[in-house]
Amino acid sequence: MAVPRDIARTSSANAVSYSLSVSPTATFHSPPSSSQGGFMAGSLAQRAAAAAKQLKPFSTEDVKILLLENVNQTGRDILKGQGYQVEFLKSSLPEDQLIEKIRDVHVIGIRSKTKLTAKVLQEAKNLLVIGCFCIGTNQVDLDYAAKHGIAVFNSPFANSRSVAELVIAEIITLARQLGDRSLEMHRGTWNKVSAKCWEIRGKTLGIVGYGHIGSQLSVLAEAMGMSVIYYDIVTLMAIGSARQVPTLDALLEEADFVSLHVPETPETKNLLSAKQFERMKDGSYLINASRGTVVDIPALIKAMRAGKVAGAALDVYPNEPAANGDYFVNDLNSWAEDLRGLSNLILTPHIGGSTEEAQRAIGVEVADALVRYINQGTTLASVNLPEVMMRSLTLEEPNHARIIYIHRNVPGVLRKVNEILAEHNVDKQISDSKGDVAYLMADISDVKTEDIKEIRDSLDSLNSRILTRVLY
Ligand SMILES: NC(=O)c1ccc[n+]([C@@H]2O[C@H](COP(=O)([O-])OP(=O)(O)OC[C@H]3O[C@@H](n4cnc5c(N)ncnc54)[C@H](O)[C@@H]3O)[C@@H](O)[C@H]2O)c1
Ligand SMILES: O=C(O)CC[C@@H](O)C(=O)O
Repeated sequence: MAVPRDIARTSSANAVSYSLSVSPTATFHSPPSSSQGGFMAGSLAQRAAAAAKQLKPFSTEDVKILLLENVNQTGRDILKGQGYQVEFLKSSLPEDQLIEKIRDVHVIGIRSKTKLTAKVLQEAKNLLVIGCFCIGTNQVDLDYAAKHGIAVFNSPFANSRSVAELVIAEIITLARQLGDRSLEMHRGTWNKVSAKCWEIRGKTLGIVGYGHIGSQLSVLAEAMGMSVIYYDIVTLMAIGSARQVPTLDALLEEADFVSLHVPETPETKNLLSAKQFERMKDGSYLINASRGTVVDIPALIKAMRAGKVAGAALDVYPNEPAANGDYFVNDLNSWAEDLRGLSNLILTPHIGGSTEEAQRAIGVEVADALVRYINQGTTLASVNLPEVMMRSLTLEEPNHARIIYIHRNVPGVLRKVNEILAEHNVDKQISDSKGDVAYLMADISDVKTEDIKEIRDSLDSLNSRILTRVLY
């Protein structure tokens, strides 16, 4: 049989491998045994994989991973331990450079600054999977990614506590004007005042968005003697003595401190603007550690100048610098100088989740998810693909292959796929859909090496196909 130009067949002790010059979405094979011991100690993937047969895309060292935005060492170690090629950069990249780099890679790891738009992703012909080493996934066009068979993973709550703790610190800092007093002392001025400085005990905290972070904050705030109210588009069980209020206006009218913990969506853009500042109590405080688009900042500047808002803490901005050392000036956000001139305003460089604990945990969680997806095809905890999980193939199952068929969710696909697989023994099969995209996984036995290319080609020829992978 003629060997296709891009697939040179080689053999190894436990499997036949292909040296591919194409994407790992092509054919996959078992790794050399030396690459199986390199996981970081304690990583979930390592423990789960102990007795499992590792299914890998061609030679593991051919898997190219680009990590941007200073992804934590824990994540880098796990990925390097797999034998993958890992390129690591501390900053994000401007769009043109990102497009150049993304063309070549199978995996990209980012945090909140890298914008993976449809324009960028359409250049990413080899891209299998995106790891967001953070909570937010608003920086990725999730729909485009799903429709092109690119899985996206994040870390949904590993930094939630860090954000909640920062907000508690900010509530006290604002109530006591600590930022201003500290700045004055740094400049050599003694200014001992108690006017308009408050205890937080007995004050009301209004939390907008009562999810992972909002609910953690609720617990901490009550422990400090605050009353907690919250507004969320979903009816949610109150923790402790907190109380859900029916509207945002109701929250704004009652809260002494307002803290925002909603995702970036079209509905949350300028959620707090001039009208909402009007609703707030005179002399109340605002904290935004969610996303920069959630607050209309020129309107906040006006409200603070008018004394309506007595203080604010901002951790996030509509446009954020790409790297440490870059300037936060009007070129980036037209109102930056006005903002910087305000009193009792805490400005932090998007550090809500930036603690050693959070970043280490995120590194492990996301890197583990990437390894499982690359090596086993499981989509558990993916934010954009249906969640499909099958137990790993074991070393006792040598002539097995795992078929992954990502396809458009249209009638008749399963029948056609099963016609193709019918010649083999389908040991397990699972399929699920999410919107327009469906994910099918099947483990088949008694597979000969020469069958694999045929199966893959047949699946590729179906109209419904988005992406086919064969792991063995
Ligand atoms: N500053 C940081 O470093 C940092 C760190 C982590 C997360 N974040 C941001 O915080 C956001 C919240 O994180 P989370 O983990 O708590 O998210 P989450 O998904 O657990 O909770 C978000 C809550 O907001 C609610 N919500 C959505 N739209 C709403 C609306 N229009 N009005 C009211 N409620 C609405 C949801 O129902 C949900 O309960 C993230 O999306 C991310 O953007 C920032
Ligand atoms: O670390 C980051 O860049 C993002 C932190 C935070 O906004 C998140 O979404 O988890």
